[in-house]
Amino acid sequence: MAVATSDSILARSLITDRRSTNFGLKNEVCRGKVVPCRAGGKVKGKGNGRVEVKAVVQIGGLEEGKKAKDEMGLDVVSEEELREKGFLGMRKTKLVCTIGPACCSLQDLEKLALGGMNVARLNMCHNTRDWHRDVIKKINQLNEEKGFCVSVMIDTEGSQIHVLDHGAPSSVKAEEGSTWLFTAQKLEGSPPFAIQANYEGFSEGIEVGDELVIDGGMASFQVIEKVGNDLRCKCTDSGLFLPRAKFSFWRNGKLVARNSELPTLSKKDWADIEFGVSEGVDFIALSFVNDADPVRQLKNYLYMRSSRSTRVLAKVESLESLQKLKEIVEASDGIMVARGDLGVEIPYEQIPTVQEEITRVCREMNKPIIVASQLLESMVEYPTPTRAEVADVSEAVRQYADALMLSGESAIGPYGQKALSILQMASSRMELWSREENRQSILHQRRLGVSLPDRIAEQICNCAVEMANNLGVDAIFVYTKHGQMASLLSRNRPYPPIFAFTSDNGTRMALNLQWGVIPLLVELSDDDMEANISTTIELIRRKGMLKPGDVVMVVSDLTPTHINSTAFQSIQVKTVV
Ligand SMILES: Nc1ncnc2c1ncn2[C@@H]1O[C@H](COP(=O)(O)OP(=O)(O)OP(=O)(O)O)[C@@H](O)[C@H]1O
Ligand SMILES: CC(=O)C(=O)O
Ligand SMILES: [K+]
Ligand SMILES: [Mg+2]
Repeated sequence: MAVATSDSILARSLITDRRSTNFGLKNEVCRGKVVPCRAGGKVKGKGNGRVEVKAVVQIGGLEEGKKAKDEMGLDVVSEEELREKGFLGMRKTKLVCTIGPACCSLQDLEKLALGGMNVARLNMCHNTRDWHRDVIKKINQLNEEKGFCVSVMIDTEGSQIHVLDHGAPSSVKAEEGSTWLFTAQKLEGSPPFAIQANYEGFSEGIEVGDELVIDGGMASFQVIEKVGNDLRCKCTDSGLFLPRAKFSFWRNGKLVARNSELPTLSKKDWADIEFGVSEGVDFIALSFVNDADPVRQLKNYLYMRSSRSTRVLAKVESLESLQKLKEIVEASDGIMVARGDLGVEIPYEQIPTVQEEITRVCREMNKPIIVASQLLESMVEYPTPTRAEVADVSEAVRQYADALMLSGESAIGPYGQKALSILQMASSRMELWSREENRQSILHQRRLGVSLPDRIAEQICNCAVEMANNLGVDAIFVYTKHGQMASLLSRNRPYPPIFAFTSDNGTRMALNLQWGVIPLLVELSDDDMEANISTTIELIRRKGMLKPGDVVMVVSDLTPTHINSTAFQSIQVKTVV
């Protein structure tokens, strides 16, 4: 097994416990690569000071015959990573890639899947439904034919005031002192010094003297005259109008909040949602959520449509959403910190602290969190990231975000695969450092559960992770129907990976977004937990990925039909013999 470098706190404590001096790990640092690997010595099994909560079972001897790959339900990328890096070397932070014209061929999608893409994001702001359908088809094909496990997310357009998209890729420059007309009227051709807004009421409530900021600071104007609904503005800070550039209005240094006037779920969004449901997508990310209502509305709708396995993510990208953060987190299945638009609504310098706070709230409330936008922005153009971008990525990993997301870097940039590999390397490196620094121990877990069974499940997971870390087990196995126990384990950010066995494909695809969880689809018995445990351990052992002496912690929340469920929740530590 691999733990941490020999001088790490974990390794030291294991040595002091006389439990496993043979658990030392060497970090092989290649250029841009951390490969945690065994430092030699064999793990002795029973009687080697290992604590066993339950019995040590002998595992082995399952009859051959069926195809192990189908039985094991492990995706090819995790399998390869496990072989190459061992349990502890498996990446915990999940990776989301926005799919666009630069990466939508079957070959490109396969390369992203091989590169560790866990979730493919489709932004419904761009392109046609046919285009999106085609991408979803290709991802399903790769999952089925090549053994990947890539979930699909659609991201709604939502309502926002921006420059009308004429489809022209070029940007327009505004010079300081020049005067511009902002209007919602249709513009014929491209008249100079005129910009068309997408929303008729864009200037409602706006007064002469207000500041109009483009894309959170790309360019700034002052309103000098209001003629009907049109605004005549003087450029006070020169800059560019990119396609779909966003507007925000400021008065006396404060945002003039406008989002509540616009529907979070427009007609087009409902049609896109309908499309997503019929295509069986795993996640729907809602843009410009201002409170919990649209999230609840969509969840009810999915429930009525019997589409319960589709998870609803709320994107935090407005001032209003920050004010209602807790109710939004509570109502949704996960959160995306959409820093692009958030940076239009709040001053830049507040983004880092806001991100850290949202990440903390999400972990406390046990909801997965994606940190999104501009992570490696310079790679839309250049083949290497800036050092500052790498530091930003690492910081999100240090904060224990569940997932990182690529936007234009993969959608339109020529270096999408490279950008993905940089996320991969930077997260592995920071995860290793966090383990060595024992940072997991500083996480404070607020009590979540209200009912006794929920509190028992939560306590079991908290204790299981503490034990797993202290014992230096190789992997945590959990058997789960809806993913609850797996996510409670993930919330504690354990050192070993969490193998979540489920017979529900929706649960499997949803768990793809959760930190440190490797979801596996297998047939599970409702009544015979021992059979589930021995079968799954055997499947992995037979693949050569569990060896004699490896220690697995088994946590279960499957409800057997014949006994009380709480009575059956358990932690067991098993040594493979
Ligand atoms: N499906 C697509 N087709 C064409 N271009 C796309 C597609 N998806 C993304 N892009 C391009 O990639 C860029 C970055 O994508 P992304 O979706 O992250 O940005 P965005 O439009 O600013 O996001 P959002 O609207 O959710 O705030 C977009 O500005 C767009 O140019
Ligand atoms: C991702 C997204 O929507 C944003 O950053 O604004
Ligand atoms: K969007
Ligand atoms: Mg956005």
